[in-house]
Amino acid sequence: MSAPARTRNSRADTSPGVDADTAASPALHRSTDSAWDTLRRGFALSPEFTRGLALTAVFAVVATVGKVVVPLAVQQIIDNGLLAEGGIDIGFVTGTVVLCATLVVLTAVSSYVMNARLYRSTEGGLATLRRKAFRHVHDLSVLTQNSERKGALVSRVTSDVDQISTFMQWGGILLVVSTGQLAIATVLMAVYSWQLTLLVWVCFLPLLFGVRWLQKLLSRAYLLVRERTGEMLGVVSETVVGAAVIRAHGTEERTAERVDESVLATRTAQVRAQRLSMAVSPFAEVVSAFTYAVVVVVGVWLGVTGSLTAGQLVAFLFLINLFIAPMTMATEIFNEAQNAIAGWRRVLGVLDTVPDIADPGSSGRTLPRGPVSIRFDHVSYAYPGGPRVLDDIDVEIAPGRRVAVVGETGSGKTTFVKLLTRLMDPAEGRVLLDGTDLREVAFSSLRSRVVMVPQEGFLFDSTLGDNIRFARPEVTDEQIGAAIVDLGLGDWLAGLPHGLDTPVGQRGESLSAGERQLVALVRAAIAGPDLLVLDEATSAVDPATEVRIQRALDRLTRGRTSVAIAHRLSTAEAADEVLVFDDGRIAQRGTHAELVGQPGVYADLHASWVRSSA
Ligand SMILES: Nc1ncnc2c1ncn2[C@@H]1O[C@H](COP(=O)(O)OP(=O)(O)OP(=O)(O)O)[C@@H](O)[C@H]1O
Repeated sequence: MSAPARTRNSRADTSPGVDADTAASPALHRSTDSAWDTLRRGFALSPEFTRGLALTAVFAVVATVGKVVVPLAVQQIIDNGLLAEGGIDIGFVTGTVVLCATLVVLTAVSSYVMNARLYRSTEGGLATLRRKAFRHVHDLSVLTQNSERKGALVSRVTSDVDQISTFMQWGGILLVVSTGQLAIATVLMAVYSWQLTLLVWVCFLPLLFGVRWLQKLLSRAYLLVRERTGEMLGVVSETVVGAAVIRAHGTEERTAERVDESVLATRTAQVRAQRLSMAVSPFAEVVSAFTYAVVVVVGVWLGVTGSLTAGQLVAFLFLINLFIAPMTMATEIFNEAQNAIAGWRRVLGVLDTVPDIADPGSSGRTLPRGPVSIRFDHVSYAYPGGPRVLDDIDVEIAPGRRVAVVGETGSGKTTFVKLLTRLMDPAEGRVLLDGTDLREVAFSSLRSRVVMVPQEGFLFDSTLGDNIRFARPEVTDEQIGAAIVDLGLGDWLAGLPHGLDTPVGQRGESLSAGERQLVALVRAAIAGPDLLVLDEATSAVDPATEVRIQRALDRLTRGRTSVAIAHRLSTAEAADEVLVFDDGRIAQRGTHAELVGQPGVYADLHASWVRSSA
């Protein structure tokens, strides 16, 4: 039996003080920090990134300096070995080759150590970033979490962090090495010929300005890529989770079109960003070829005038190679850097979002144990951007009372229990438990005393026992068994072939809807709350399970304060008191027997219940 869904024809007015303008927006923060500030904050958040960087830099310098060993050796062998004044000097050539080989090995070892150290610090930093972001997501209110699709939210701490990882492990290393390489190549080239070095820089200046200009475009393009990727993951995960509903309604085609749309939007954003970043590469190649040509012509001319030896010209050409590599790499590095900065911005966006439901923590108050008294002191509420949905609720519930909350769909019942469990704070008024404003109660105390059983309790892909002891992992199988018997569900447990070891499947899909409700009730019993808040399931169950649920509910609520959103007539009948919601207000209050005889919302609801169960 379930409450018929009647359509509301009116809505509490939007009133000053609780309307869209004053209700805080729960959306995730959008970072507008500059690229530099983003990097600086990103590094500060994960100190592992920079830990031990000085020693890594030493290895980087050795690895980089080592790259000029070969050009130097070539120059020395040509000028002082092959073209030595007294003829070829074999001893000098051999000695230089051996020294060169030794230095090359040293360079390779340094390069390995540098890479290993960078990988370690990067992975450490990324792990910290992920941990902080995940924890912060859990601190955010349900409203804030719901402001973005779940998949998109998860992408902020997975794929966005992966982008940072790609840059730190590849682009970051190249950036360190390339900058050093560029500097050393410039110095050495200048030692051989300052005229040629100047020429090389003049040839490459347009490329540098081009890259700088492109960086701004890339920054925007990659932020769009990250956002589109997040949206795509959101749509994909939603359709996977909602696969049964999609199939049941035969909307596979429409759903596939939605997924296609978001995949194509991601592809378009990616292609645009890649096209932009690729534009520089051919330009850089033309600039390189031109530079080689100019250096060869001018170098030969300098050689003819006697200011450059053959060995120096060959070494210079080698060094240009060292110079060009980081220059052409710059575009790819910028590419990765922009992608990483876009990812960092989105992760920082999560961390910068201040939880609107703050835990007073250690300064918070602890509620004493025992049945709880509840008071709603002139409470009003409006969802951000919406009208007032609870209007001046002023109600007191004595300790140990079983209260049923009933009302038409959309009348504010769920909002009422969300405020009671502090999933949200009132826009006006106070919610008090045992006389203490909920905003002053430490989360640890609140969550141990107040347990909410939602309509569809989430089950994890594990065993029945693990799901029941979810909030209290220390609880033994024997204690769970005793709790099940106490709730009058011993026959149900005995009927399960694997008992508490029964696997429940993903989201509990191996169990029936009724069994999932039973698990949620046992889980609540194990948590041992003093205030039990229930959102009764609307799904129809077989008569035997219905009896079990009622029996378990009856025992679970005994000796506790309980507030249940009732969708079944039997729950309202069994309650000590019924609160009848209508259009965001409590329209009636009393026992079932009192209310059913009066004309009003409850009598109408009751008539519907009776009709629908006839
Ligand atoms: N997250 C939300 N954002 C904006 N408006 C919301 C949100 N949740 C609920 N509302 C609106 O608040 C009003 C009260 O909703 P609420 O869920 O409290 O009603 P209800 O009585 O529990 O309904 P039902 O029996 O259908 O669950 C409705 O108009 C609903 O559309």
